[in-house]
Amino acid sequence: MLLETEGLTKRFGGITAVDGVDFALEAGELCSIIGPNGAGKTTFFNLLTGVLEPSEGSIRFAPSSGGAGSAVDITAASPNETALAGIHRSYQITNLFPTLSVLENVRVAAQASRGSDSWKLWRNVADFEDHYAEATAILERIGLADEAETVTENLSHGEKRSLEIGVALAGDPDLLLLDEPTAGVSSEGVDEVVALIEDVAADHSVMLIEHNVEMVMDVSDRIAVLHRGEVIADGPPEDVRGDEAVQEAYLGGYGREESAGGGEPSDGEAAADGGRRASAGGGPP
Ligand SMILES: Nc1ncnc2c1ncn2[C@@H]1O[C@H](COP(=O)(O)OP(=O)(O)OP(=O)(O)O)[C@@H](O)[C@H]1O
Repeated sequence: MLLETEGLTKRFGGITAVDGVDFALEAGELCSIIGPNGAGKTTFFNLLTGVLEPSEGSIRFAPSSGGAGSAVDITAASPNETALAGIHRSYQITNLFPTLSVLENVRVAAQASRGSDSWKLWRNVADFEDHYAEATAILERIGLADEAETVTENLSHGEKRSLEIGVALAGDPDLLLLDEPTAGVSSEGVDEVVALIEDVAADHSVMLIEHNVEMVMDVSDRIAVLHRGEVIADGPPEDVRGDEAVQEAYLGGYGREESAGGGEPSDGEAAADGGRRASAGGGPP
């Protein structure tokens, strides 16, 4: 098991955003986390990456680099510690240095992922060249090699989302958490981001928060559905699609065409393109 949570809970005053979540991820899986607005998805990622400390429960992580039986308790780890342990994340809101070049954004991330030693003023030139080489290879992989010297703020929105994935790839993480990587991306751009996610998932374990249900059903090995902080379903896409509780809480008819004799979801239900539901979770988009 790469990652395991037990009874993971986060309360904000009277709100229980994540409520007793038992979750496990096998190495190599692509598991999507879906659920209505305000279901607790981002809070769950914030707990896994040390941005928030749990109110209750535990998180264990067993990176492949650590060898057999080397699971570590990261329940109280800081964001820096979880990153050094091998959990990297791309953010829902763009988290890039806008005035740096595309290459510099990845190079800085490659350097940071080596830990504090690599920031020493007397770091050697070979290390520096390694970071450039790694950043250049990542730009090739994410399809931005031709934009290496472009100032990041001049990229298209879709290219920025790809670059965020590139930044998260620096330092070769064991687990990649992607928070709505297609949010705000044009329909042509979405295909490129999806292709990139599939490529990255071929040699990384990935957790994906995504509102685009059709895309989630396509790319995921497994889907966990959060509703009011609780996991109400967890399994292969075809099982989750047919799950009654999930249909009620979130999908609102998506994937029921066969049994219901066809037709699109009605108004107020999740659209087949994964349109956000304003009504289900109560939270703002
Ligand atoms: N820092 C915070 N302080 C207080 N309440 C918070 C905080 N962060 C999240 N919440 C609340 O916790 C609940 C879960 O929010 P969260 O952002 O995790 O949901 P989400 O599933 O990611 O939603 P969305 O799909 O809209 O991004 C919501 O009720 C939200 O208002």
